[in-house]
Amino acid sequence: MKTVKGFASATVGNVACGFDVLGFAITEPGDEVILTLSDRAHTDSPVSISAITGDGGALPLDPKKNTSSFVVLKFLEYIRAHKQIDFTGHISLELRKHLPLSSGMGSSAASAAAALIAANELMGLPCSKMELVHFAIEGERVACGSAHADNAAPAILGNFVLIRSYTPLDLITIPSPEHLYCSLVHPHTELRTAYARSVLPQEISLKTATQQWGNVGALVTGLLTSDYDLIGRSLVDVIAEPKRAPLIPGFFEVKQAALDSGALGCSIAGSGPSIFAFSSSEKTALAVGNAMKEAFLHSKAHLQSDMWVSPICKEGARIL
Ligand SMILES: Nc1ncnc2c1ncn2[C@@H]1O[C@H](COP(=O)(O)OP(=O)(O)OP(=O)(O)O)[C@@H](O)[C@H]1O
Ligand SMILES: N[C@@H](CCO)C(=O)O
Repeated sequence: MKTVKGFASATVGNVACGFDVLGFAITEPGDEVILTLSDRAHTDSPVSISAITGDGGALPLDPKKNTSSFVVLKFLEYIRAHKQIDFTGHISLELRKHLPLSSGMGSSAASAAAALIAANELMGLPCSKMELVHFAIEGERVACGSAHADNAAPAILGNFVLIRSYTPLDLITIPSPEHLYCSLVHPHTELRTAYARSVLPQEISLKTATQQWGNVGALVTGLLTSDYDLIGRSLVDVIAEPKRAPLIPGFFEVKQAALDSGALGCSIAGSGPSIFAFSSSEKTALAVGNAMKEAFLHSKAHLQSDMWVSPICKEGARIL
């Protein structure tokens, strides 16, 4: 018997203007997955879930329905077909859930990434992190019906990740400016990614597209040149934010509170309801996060929330 524990942190998809093509990882909180390998198969499936904690009983124990076990099944199929590793034993999986569900914090992707980094270690590192991203993306399809990569890729690789193309998958890792801090505020309410995607337009005007890609290009340039003002000016989303903001009680008050407290910019984290802001120092990011929390509380919905201040995670998923 051999046991390995994997960890992967929360991620923020879209980063305002980069719908489905840009995301980044923060250092905490994150999900933990413990895998135990035994030599002999003892259930129909090569992977079974022994326990899940921290989810209030909400997550499926069926290995094909939970993102953590589903991606390990895909990983095992792949190493059998492409790495000549024929696994005949059994993997027992324990998921320690620390990320809230349907939060916009990449909860489903963190479970998948933590499980994959542990499975790869358990099997003697047959895959690169870049290969693991493919399975993590398939986990997103199980979670919300869409195989978007802007949570799954940074959960595994860390840093900012730009998805230049989905077919074929072409990922570009962008290192973060040294003093960039994220304030992430999670109001105590859920917004399912599948629903938040259903309110988006299927077509946009050329004028809207022009605005959006101008901002994506500028944001990437700002990150690469550590131009904090440019990063702030580029955090503009004219496609998803206008449709999703009404689904988040207090969104406009929270965004205004962040900007008034010195944030470079502020937008919806992934599909929401969490909201993120960037600042150019830890001290400002803390003040910004507290102001956002207060704004949620004093909004019409009086929402309690949790808040994290973090630099960008450089390492991605790791073994604990
Ligand atoms: N290990 C898992 N962790 C979280 N959700 C899971 C997991 N496995 C399956 N799911 C399913 O995925 C859905 C949650 O996915 P959803 O995409 O809405 O949340 P999220 O990952 O927090 O969102 P976002 O991508 O916006 O950050 C739930 O229906 C849940 O049952
Ligand atoms: N890009 C995805 C992220 C989900 O967290 C979306 O906006 O639906």
